[in-house]
Amino acid sequence: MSQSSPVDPAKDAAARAAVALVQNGMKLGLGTGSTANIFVDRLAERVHAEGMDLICASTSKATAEQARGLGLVVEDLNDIGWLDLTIDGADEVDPDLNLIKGGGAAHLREKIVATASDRMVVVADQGKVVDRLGAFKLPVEVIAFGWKTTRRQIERALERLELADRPVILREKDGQPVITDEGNLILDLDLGQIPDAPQLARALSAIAGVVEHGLFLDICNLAIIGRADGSVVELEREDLQ
Ligand SMILES: O=C(CO)[C@H](O)[C@H](O)COP(=O)(O)O
Repeated sequence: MSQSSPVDPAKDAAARAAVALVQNGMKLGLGTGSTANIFVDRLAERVHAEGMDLICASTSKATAEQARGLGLVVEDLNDIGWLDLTIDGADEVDPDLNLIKGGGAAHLREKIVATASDRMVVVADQGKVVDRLGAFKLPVEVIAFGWKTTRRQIERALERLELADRPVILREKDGQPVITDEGNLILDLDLGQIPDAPQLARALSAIAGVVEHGLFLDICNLAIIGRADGSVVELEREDLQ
């Protein structure tokens, strides 16, 4: 086990339910964050108990290290090519299974891995379910070169979308900018609410210097939501159309 503190029962319930979706021989994407970490722990337990044969691609250096430490096979996505299934956490999940991700500064690799998969399944606790995205600050990964100019361009785009004066904050840890696995910076957009997520996604993607934003739209197929009593609720895209 990689956790030294008690495991959150809601996250654990979601992680256990997701492990049941894994089949022998799969090529599997591994997410990043505390819920994804619990999933990796539970996955390793099953792999060893049943002698399963899996190949994993990781969305972060941290998860790759965890998975390898537990004896899972982790290879470069370039060598694997395409994945059967990716299991990852989320910061927000809306009723259409659109997501905000990137609280762990890994959404660039997470989006590459998720969109290189037949299915993306989110594991999360009930607190991540929202009616509308935006209370969680939207992470945007930007190139370090000229990042203040990029921030200004983001602010201008927000003004055009009638989201003027929303703070755009350089993410820091211990007084230093957070550097992603790809060597970039994170700007967190404190929007409060996102009226039109596809419109915002298009506007952010059009800005030079923006590498990737944390809006995952029409990517997630299933969300497994864990509750504190150990039960889970499954939200499927088909159910919502
Ligand atoms: O997007 C992510 C990392 O970039 C995580 O999946 C997200 O932050 C959820 O993390 P946790 O399970 O710890 O709440």
